[in-house]
Amino acid sequence: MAMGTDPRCVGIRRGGAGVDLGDHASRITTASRSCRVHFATAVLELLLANLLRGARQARVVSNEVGARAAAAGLAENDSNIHGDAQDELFARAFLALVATVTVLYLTRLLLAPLKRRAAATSPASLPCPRGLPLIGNLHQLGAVPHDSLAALAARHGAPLMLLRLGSVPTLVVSTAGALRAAFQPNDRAMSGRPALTAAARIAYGLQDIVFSHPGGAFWRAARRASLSDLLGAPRVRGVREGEVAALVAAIAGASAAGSPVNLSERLMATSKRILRRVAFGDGGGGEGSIEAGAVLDEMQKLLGAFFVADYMPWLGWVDALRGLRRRLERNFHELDAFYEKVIDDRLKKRAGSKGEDLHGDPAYRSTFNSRNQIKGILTDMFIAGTDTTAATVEWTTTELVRHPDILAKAQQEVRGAVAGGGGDIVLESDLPRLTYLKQVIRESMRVHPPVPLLVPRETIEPCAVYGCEVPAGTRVLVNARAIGQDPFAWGPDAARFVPERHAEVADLSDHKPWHDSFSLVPFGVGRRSCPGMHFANSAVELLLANLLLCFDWRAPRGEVVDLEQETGLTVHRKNPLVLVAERRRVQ
Ligand code: HEM
Repeated sequence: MAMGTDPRCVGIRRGGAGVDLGDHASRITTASRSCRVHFATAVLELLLANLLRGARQARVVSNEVGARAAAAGLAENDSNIHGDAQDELFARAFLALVATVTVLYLTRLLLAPLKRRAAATSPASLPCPRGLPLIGNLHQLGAVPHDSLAALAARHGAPLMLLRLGSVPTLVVSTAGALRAAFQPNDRAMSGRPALTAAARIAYGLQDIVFSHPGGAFWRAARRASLSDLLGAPRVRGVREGEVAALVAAIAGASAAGSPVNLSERLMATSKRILRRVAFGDGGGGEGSIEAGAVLDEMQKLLGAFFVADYMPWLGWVDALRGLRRRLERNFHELDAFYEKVIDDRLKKRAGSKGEDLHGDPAYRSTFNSRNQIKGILTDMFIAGTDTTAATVEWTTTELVRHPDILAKAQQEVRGAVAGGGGDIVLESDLPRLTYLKQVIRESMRVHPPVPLLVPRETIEPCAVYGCEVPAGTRVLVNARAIGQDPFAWGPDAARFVPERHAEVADLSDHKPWHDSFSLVPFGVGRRSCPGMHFANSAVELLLANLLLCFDWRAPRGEVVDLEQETGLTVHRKNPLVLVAERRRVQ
């Protein structure tokens, strides 16, 4: 066990039968143990003697009172008899309680050597950094949890460590090697998701893809039908190209007078519009889309909020006191009303015709047998698809502006690739030629994975990692950010932004599944990895290619673009990315 680890932490022992609640007694020496046995026996004897004497005295006193009453000619009264019996009963009950507690205590003391011997013969358990009573290691999550966890893992030399977040045992994976060891043999066991409070409500009681039970027919059908077919549909390409062109026009307008533009805000709006148009059809949600925007924003906030019930279920009532439960209910009902309207509108419009969106296509209607399932999937697209795409472009642009040489090289590639085709816009068909841009994006996702702790997992059955048994129901956090900085996987310059390190990747253009490699996992790992990856990569590449083609970018004079991070499931910049954009003139 590493230095500073907590022997009382919910532990996972090699070859053990599951959760070990730790053992104070194992630290008691033989001498002090035998002292304690004697002491406990003496206390028990004393207590028994006193209680028996007390009961006897009570009986004598009550008999005397009875005798005196009889002598006084009074009839023996009922309440005296009753009180006598009560005393007796109380004494017996108390005796039984003391005897039980003492027997338990003595058994524990006597079993301690056996437990110690068992612990001594089993090799080390997973490192378990010391926590506090009740909250466990929660306080160690800090302001930026993925960075705090990476620091904690480094301090304990623990690529795989076991924390207790509140009362929840949590396995944290922090290097590529540990990820391979944990997931390669246990893909199925590691494929559950915890039923977090906000997700369970907003995703219609887990009737969605992100949080539903893995391996079920619904989960499989939903992944296949909704995300590969729907997001891969031919019209999606037109939606992306149209929205990117609109973004370029908006930035050109806003920066015409030389004023800086808030790129973070604009990227988020574009990303949302793309997803809304794909999910709801061309209107992006119709007339109600502005109000819907606020409802969806609130949903994202609630999903990232800290619900005490997710860590200390017995303290869940605190969430109600904080008003979080009420907010969640209000948001759920607003969201539901919005979905109902959208689905009704779409069904009316499409009656009798074959559509390509989720709720209009008869093929989808036969796969999903309730409206709630369709609403759950729509929610997934907003949870999983909007701010992840925006954050990726935001961080990549941040790094480009901080590295003018890399920016120039990427710009040169993009401008060269479209020179023959009119040169004023990059289309999706141009993307396969942009090899260096793909390297830049990979590097950005290595250093700034938009979902640095992925989406939490939970083991659905017991499994073994490094020979240690991990019980079912253990929460699992994969630190994609720490894995991206792992010097064993990326070399001593892992902290530097060097897109060329991906030049050797055999084929950057076919969206080779990144989750096959355990050292670059921005889209997750194994069977539960992101099904929106192809869709997202196309959107990110198209957005960046057009921003580089159409504008020259720099920080406002005298300002430096920082790397401060905001917290949340998806991690954005803390300060919005505000840049000067100079429109490039096409000759
Ligand atoms: C750059 C953009 C994106 C990133 C970085 C990203 C990242 C992730 C990550 C890390 C996970 C969890 C994987 C795991 O547990 O191993 C995930 C799951 C998921 N993502 Fe994405 N994602 C992105 C875009 C999208 C888009 C555009 C969609 C769909 C519109 C989407 C839909 C999903 C869904 C449905 C899941 C849950 C899969 C499951 O649990 O079976 N994602 N994503």
